[in-house]
Amino acid sequence: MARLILNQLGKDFGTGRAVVSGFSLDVREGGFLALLGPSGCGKTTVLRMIAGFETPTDGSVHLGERLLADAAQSLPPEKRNMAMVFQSYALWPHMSVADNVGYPLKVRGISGETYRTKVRDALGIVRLAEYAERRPADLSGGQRQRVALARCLVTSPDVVLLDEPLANLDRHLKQEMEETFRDFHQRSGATMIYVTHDQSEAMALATDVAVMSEGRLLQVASPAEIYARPEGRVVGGLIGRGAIVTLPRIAGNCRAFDRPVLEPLFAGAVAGTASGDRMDVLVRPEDVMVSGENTAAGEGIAAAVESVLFEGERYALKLTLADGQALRAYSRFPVRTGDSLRLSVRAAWRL
Ligand SMILES: Nc1ncnc2c1ncn2[C@@H]1O[C@H](COP(=O)(O)OP(=O)(O)OP(=O)(O)O)[C@@H](O)[C@H]1O
Repeated sequence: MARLILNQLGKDFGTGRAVVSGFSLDVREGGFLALLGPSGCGKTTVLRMIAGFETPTDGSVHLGERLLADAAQSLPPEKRNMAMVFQSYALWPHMSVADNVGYPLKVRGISGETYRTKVRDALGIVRLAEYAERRPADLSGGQRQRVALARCLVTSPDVVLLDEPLANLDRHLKQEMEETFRDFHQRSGATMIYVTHDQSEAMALATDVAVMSEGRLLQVASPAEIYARPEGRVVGGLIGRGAIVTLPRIAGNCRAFDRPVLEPLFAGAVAGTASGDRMDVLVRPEDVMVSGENTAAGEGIAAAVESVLFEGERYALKLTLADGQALRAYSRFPVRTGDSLRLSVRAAWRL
């Protein structure tokens, strides 16, 4: 196994506008990278260039020392020792689970005891050993997805590519499958690249999250890092819940602000007295402290409740400040739409 390196990768389908451009990424060996971005931003195109289904028009793809593709040459998919799992499981309905899993081995001319051992091991990893003789039609959606995983594992690929593999599953099954994927990653040791537009899925699964927009890579970092320190409005808006607020600019390079710094900034913005330069800051709902109507007049920032979503353990609030800007907050106590509140913000991050 080896590191997968994308070097200034670009793709133009001949429309005159590049769908992917200047895309450089280093995926560490055995890592689990989620490629996250809005629909149409080029995620699948990047994955297809890694797999060998598309040839880059710019840049190159390397696996360790090996050049897999550049604009002049491209190794065919079957020579890359990679496996791709699609949203639709693409199982053969007339074959048993074991035959489906063993199919890539047959294609490679592997048979006999080696064949049987590899199929058994792959089914064991996805915990489907007892289902070997069933047909795909007799399995649940999650089990079918696990068959598809076992089939891609059976050839011991260096890299497993997954294109929105959970998009068709319901929420409950999704959670179960997220655990299967984590388990699969640990047991197989393969490098995994997982395309999704669902940020919570990306954060739950991956060791690294790469955010892209309009064909470009914006940031790559661990889930915790990208949540705490997103770069720019697009990443800030895409990762986690939060609100982007425009406040009077503070001089200097500091990007993490605490309550004493934020209080006068919010007061100035809300009172409309602030003028001059502005900055965008991200405020997470867990950093907005809501107090009741009994708070002494003038204390805290005034806000009106725009909407309330009951989430079981808490209420998720959308709030409007006096200047019309929105904030998100959580409350453990019931709050009604239209209520007036006072709040304080204990932390914010400059984008
Ligand atoms: N073969 C092709 N020819 C021309 N344009 C294409 C081709 N394949 C993809 N595109 C365009 O490239 C852009 C990126 O598509 P891609 O499928 O990579 O995005 P995506 O981020 O995976 O989107 P989604 O999440 O909706 O699947 C889209 O505008 C799409 O229309």
